[in-house]
Amino acid sequence: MPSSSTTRKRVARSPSPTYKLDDEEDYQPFVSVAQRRKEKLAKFTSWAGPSTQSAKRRQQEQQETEDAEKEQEREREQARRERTLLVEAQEVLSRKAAEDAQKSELQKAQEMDQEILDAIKSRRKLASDLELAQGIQYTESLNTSWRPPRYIRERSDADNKRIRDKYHILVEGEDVPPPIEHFVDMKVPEPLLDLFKANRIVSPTPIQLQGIPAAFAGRDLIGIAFTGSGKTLCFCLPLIMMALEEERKLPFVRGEGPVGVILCPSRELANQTYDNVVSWCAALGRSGKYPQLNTLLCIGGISMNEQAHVMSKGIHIVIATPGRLIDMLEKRKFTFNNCKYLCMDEADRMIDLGFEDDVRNIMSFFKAQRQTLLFSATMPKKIQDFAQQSLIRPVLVNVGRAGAANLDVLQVVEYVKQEAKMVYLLECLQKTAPPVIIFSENKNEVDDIQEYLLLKGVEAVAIHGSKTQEERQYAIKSFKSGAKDVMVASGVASKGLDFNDIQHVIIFTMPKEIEDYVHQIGRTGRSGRTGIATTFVNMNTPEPTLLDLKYLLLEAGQKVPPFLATIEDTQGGFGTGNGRGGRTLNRDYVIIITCQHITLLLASMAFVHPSRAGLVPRRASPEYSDYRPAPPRHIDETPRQGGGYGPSRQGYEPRQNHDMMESRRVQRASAVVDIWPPSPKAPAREISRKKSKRERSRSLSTDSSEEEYRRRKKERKRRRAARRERSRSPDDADEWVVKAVSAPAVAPPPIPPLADADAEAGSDSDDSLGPQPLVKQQAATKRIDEREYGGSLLRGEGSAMAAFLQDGTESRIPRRGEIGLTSDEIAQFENAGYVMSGSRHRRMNAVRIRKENQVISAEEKRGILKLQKEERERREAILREEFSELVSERLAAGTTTRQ
Ligand SMILES: Nc1ncnc2c1ncn2[C@@H]1O[C@H](COP(=O)(O)OP(=O)(O)OP(=O)(O)O)[C@@H](O)[C@H]1O
Repeated sequence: MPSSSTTRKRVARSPSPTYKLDDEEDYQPFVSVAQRRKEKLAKFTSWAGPSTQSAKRRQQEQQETEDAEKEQEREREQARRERTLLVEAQEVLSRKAAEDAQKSELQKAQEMDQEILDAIKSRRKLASDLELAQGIQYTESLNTSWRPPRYIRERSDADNKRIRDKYHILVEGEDVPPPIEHFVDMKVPEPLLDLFKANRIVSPTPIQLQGIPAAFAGRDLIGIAFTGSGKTLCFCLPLIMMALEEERKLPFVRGEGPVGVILCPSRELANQTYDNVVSWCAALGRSGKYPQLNTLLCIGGISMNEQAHVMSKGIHIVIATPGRLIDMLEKRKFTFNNCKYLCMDEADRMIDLGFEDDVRNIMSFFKAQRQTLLFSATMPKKIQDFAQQSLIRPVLVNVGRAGAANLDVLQVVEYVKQEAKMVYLLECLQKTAPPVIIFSENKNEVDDIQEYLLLKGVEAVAIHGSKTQEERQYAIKSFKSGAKDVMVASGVASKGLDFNDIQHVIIFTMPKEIEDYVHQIGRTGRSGRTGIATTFVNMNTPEPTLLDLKYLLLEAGQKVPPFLATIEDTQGGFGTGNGRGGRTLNRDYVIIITCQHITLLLASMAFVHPSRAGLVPRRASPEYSDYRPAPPRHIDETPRQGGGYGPSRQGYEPRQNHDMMESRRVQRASAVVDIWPPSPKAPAREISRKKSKRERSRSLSTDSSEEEYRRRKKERKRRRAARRERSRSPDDADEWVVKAVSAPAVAPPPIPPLADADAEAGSDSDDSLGPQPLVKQQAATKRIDEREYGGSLLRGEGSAMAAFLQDGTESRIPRRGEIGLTSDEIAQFENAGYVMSGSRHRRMNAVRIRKENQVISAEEKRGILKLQKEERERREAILREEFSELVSERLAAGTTTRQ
C-alpha cells in the first residue's frame, strides 16, 4: 500500500517564547479609557495654573454654603414641626392685627362697608322669578280666620311684654301677635290637645307660645330657638289648621293641593316631620269632628309609587327635600296653585349651604302670596337680615341668642391626640349608658369608627350621605328602637333629628362651623331633659373654631378647659373671619349698625349670597345628598297669557282640567268656614287682672258719673256686709227660700219701660249682674214659655222660670247671697216680672237640679244605712251557717272513711 510507505517529515519548530513575569520594568498596568481620559483632563486642568485652583476653592466654598443652608432649613423644619398649629395661627393673627392697627378707623369701616355692599349687591330677595321680574311686592300678611280669645286681645302691651320677658322671648316686627301661655287659649282642637297630653306635651314651650299665635295669625315668621325646644310643632300646627280650613271649604279632589309645604335639608329630618304630621292629622281624623288630611312625603331615595295611595287623592300637606320636590313639580305630579304656606326647617343651613337656588326655584312655582316661615336653632344675623328682606311684615321670634347652645347639655371639651382618639373613644363610651351618638365630619372616618366599635363588640350603626337610603333608614330605625346602642353619624344626622333620650353625644371631629357643633350637641338634652356632649379637639382643630367653641362654652356657663382658655382672640372680638358662628355675631351686629343707612338705601336692591361675593367659600354640603344645582332656567322675556315671565308651567296642563281646578280654587277662596273651637273664657287669674268694663268706662267718665259710681260701690259694700252678717246669724240655716205665691200664677205685672232694660243690657251681657227684664209684655191669658223670657236663657231655664211664675208654688229661687240680692229683693224683682239673667239663672237651675236629684233626706239616708246593715248581717249569717254545715259534713265524711 503506497500510503503506508509515505514517511513523515520532521519539522523543526521554533522555540516557544519565554515570559518574564517577574520583569517589572516594562510592565504597563491596564488603565481603562475612561480613567485615562479623566487623567488627561486632570493634566490639562493642572496646566491651567493658579486660577483653576481658586475656582476649585470657590466650588468648595459654594458646596459648604449649600450644606449650611440645608442644615439651617432642616433645623427650621424641625422647629416648625415642633410648634403647634395654634402657635402658628396666633402668629399669623398677631401679624394681621399689627397690620390692622396701622390702618385708620375710617379705612377699616370703609373695608367693612365695602364687604357688606359686595354681599348685598348681587343678592336677590328670596322670591320667585316671576315676582322679581314683575316687581310684585306684597305688603300685607296673609289673612286668616284665627283670632285670639277676647281676653288676650284686650291684654295690654305691658302685660304681653311681661309674659315675653318671663320666657326670655325676644320679638321684632310690627304689631306682633300676643303670646299665649296655654294651648286651649290658642284654640288648638281638642283631639290634638288629648294627643299632646298623652305625649306629655302639656303647655307650650317659649317658641311655641309666641310662634304659634304669630303663625296662626298668618304672619311670616323667623323662629329661632335652641335645639329640642319644639319648633316642629310650631310650624306644623298652623299648616294643619290651614289645611283643615281649606278642606272644609271644599274637599280636595285628585290633582288638587297641596295647601302648604315644609322643606327640610335632609331626608331623615323630612321623614321625622312627616311622621309627626301624620300622627297629628290622624288624631284629628279619628275624632270624627275634623276631615281626614292627606300628607305626602317627597324625598329622594324612595319610590313615589309607594305613596300612590296619597297621590290618588287631593294632597293637603307636602313634606319634602328640595331636590325631589323640584323634580315632582317639574313633572307636574302636583302643583302649587293652591299652596299658601312654605316653611323651611333649619332654614339657615338651607339658604347658606347651597340650597338657595333650589329654594328660589321652588318659590317660582307659587301662584299667589304665601305665608313663609323660617325656623332654626342657629341663624346668623346675615341670614336673618336676608330673610327678613324676603318676607312680608315678618315677625322674628327669638328664644335665647341665635346659635346659642342648649343649656340642658353639659359640654365637655377634651384634648385628644389624633392617634389616640379611637382608643379613647371606648373609654369615653363608658361615661353614660346608651344610646350614644358619635359625630364625625368625614364619611370614611364614620365607617372606620363603626368598624372599630363592631370589632370591640359595641352594637353600632353608621349613617352618612354615601349610604343607600335603605341603609340610612335601617340605621335610624334600629337606633331609634333601641336595638343598637351607638350611632356613628356624619353631619347628615345632626340637624333636627329627635331620638329618644340620647344620653351622650361624642363629637369625634369638631366641625368647622360652630353652628354645626350646636346642632350636633343638640341631639341630647331635648325637651327639658339633660345630656352630655364630649368633644375631642387637638392641634388639627382650626384655631378660629376653637375660639368660637371657647366663647360658646363661656356663654353657656360651662367649664372652659385650660388649653382653650389660653387661646386669645387677637382680633379683639371681631370674630373668626368665617363671618357666621357664635361670637362672629358681634361682628355681624357691628356691620349691621354701621351699614344701617346703606341697607336702607339698598332696601329695594337685590341681595347676593356672600359666597358669590367671595366672603364665604361656597359649597354644597356633600352630606345633603339631595342637593342638585338648580337646572339652568330660561327666562322668557315675552309676557305670557297668564301674565308674567318665565317658563310657562300652565302650558302642560290640559285646559279643561285647568279651568275646573281654577274654578274650584276661586270657589274655595270665596267660601267662609270656621274651624276654630270657641274662644275659651278668661281664667280667673286673668279676670282679676283685667279691668272691668265699669272700671274702664270710669276712667273715661265725667265727674257726675264718678260720683254715681262711688255711691253704687258704697251701696254694694253695705249690702255685702249685711249679707255676711246675716249668714253668720244662727237662724239663717234655712237653705231654700220658698216664694210665697198666694194665688195661682198670673201674668207678670207690667214690665218697666224698655229703655231701662236696654240700659241694663247694654253692658256686657255675660258679666251683668241682677235680673233681666222680659222682652215684651205678654197677654194676660197667654201661657208664657222660654222664648218670652229672653234669648239669654238656656233651653229649659225659661220653662222652669215660666213654671215658677205660672204654676208652681214650690218652685225655688237661688239661695240668698248667690246672686248678690236678698230674697226679698229677688221677690220684688220677680213680682215686677223680671227673670234672672242668663248666668245667674244657670246657677239657679243647677241648684234646682241638684236639689231635685237629692231624693233622700238625712232621715231616709239613716234608714237606708240601717237597712243595709241589717241586710249585711243577714247575708253574713247565711254564709256562716253554710260554712259550718260544710265543715260538719267534711268532718263526718272523714270519720266514716277512718272507720
Ligand atoms: N310643648 C312641649 N312640651 C313638651 N315636649 C315638647 C313640646 N313640644 C315638643 N316637645 C317634644 O320635644 C322634642 C323636641 O321637639 P322638636 O324636634 O320639635 O325640637 P326642635 O326645636 O325642632 O329641635 P331641633 O332644633 O333639633 O330640630 C320632641 O320629642 C317633642 O315631642
